[in-house]
Amino acid sequence: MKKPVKVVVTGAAGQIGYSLLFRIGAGDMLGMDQPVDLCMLERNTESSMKAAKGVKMELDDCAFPLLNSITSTPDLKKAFKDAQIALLVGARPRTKDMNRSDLLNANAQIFIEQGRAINNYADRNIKVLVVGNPANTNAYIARKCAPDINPKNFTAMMRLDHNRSLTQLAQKTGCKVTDIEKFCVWGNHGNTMYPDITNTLIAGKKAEDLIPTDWYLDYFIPTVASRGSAIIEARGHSSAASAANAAIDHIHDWVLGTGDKWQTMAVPSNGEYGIPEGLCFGMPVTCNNGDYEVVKGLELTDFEREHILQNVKALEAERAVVDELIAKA
Ligand SMILES: NC(=O)C1=CN([C@@H]2O[C@H](COP(=O)(O)OP(=O)(O)OC[C@H]3O[C@@H](n4cnc5c(N)ncnc54)[C@H](O)[C@@H]3O)[C@@H](O)[C@H]2O)C=CC1
Ligand SMILES: O=C([O-])CC(=O)C(=O)O
Repeated sequence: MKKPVKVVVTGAAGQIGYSLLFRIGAGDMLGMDQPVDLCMLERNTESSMKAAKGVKMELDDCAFPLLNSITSTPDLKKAFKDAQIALLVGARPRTKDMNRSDLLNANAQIFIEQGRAINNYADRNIKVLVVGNPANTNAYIARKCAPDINPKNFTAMMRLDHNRSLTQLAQKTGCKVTDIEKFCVWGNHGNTMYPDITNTLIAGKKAEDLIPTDWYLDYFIPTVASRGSAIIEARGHSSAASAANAAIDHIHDWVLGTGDKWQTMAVPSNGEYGIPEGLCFGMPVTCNNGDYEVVKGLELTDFEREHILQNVKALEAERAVVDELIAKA
């Protein structure tokens, strides 16, 4: 039997947490041979602690063979001590008529504190996935506040945008989601995100030859980019089960690998494709041996460049706001 891996989930009693924790317990994230020490971090309020207690009781009641231990705490040190994987979900969600970037001021402090706790207490090789919005900039904050950890280890979730796109493309072409290769969503998990089919193959054929340009431009790109709002409108709450599923996919692939198959992860830029260094940016990656690598050597079209630039601008604007907040904190 493998040694247990310590996984921290913040916002454990929230909507996403309620889907996520049970999938982790069932072995969907790290595999059926990987025991987990699960730590749930919640706010130190009576109602959050009570809700977390209830979720923990339910986890106990599942008798998941892979759950070696379950702890619930509001204490950052206890939660992040020796943590090997952190899913930073706990943050305020937006409501109707808000953009994700409107959450910056409300949520930045959470990621400043958690970044510092990761720096002080976590395993030096911790893998961090930020889900709480605005996810890319929150990942930037956490990374900046954890200078002793490899910056590469701070990622943000754009897998939900990737998965949403796969289904749209599959439904349009009558293919299966598994027929789609070399697709990615560039940029920010926000209004400007750019789902890109330039290199995409669907059942071995060029996607651009199968998909009408007007559908791609006028329906596909805006539908993917505004799917979060459409879910809020329909459900009255932001996506939860599909977000949890995407988080499971993101960590699963990062840890267990994708071979040469592309996935989308938002990762700190090293200047790839002209993206300013340090921005946490959705890019095509492959994962092998517990590490991810940005796909290299793509010749960008003018259309791709233009859309990547829009995302750079959006993320630079957010970065300017949070650099001030970090400096003051
Ligand atoms: N990146 C993505 O693709 C997606 C991101 N999201 C974002 O995920 C976040 C969570 O969404 P939900 O679970 O639906 O929200 P929720 O409101 O149901 O749950 C959030 C939980 O976080 C907890 N929390 C707040 N501050 C905390 C702190 N400092 N430490 C620990 N826990 C804390 C709250 O007590 C609450 O239980 C939101 O910011 C939402 O916008 C949601 C869907 C997709
Ligand atoms: O739209 C939201 O606020 C929640 C989210 O990030 C998504 O569903 O993509």
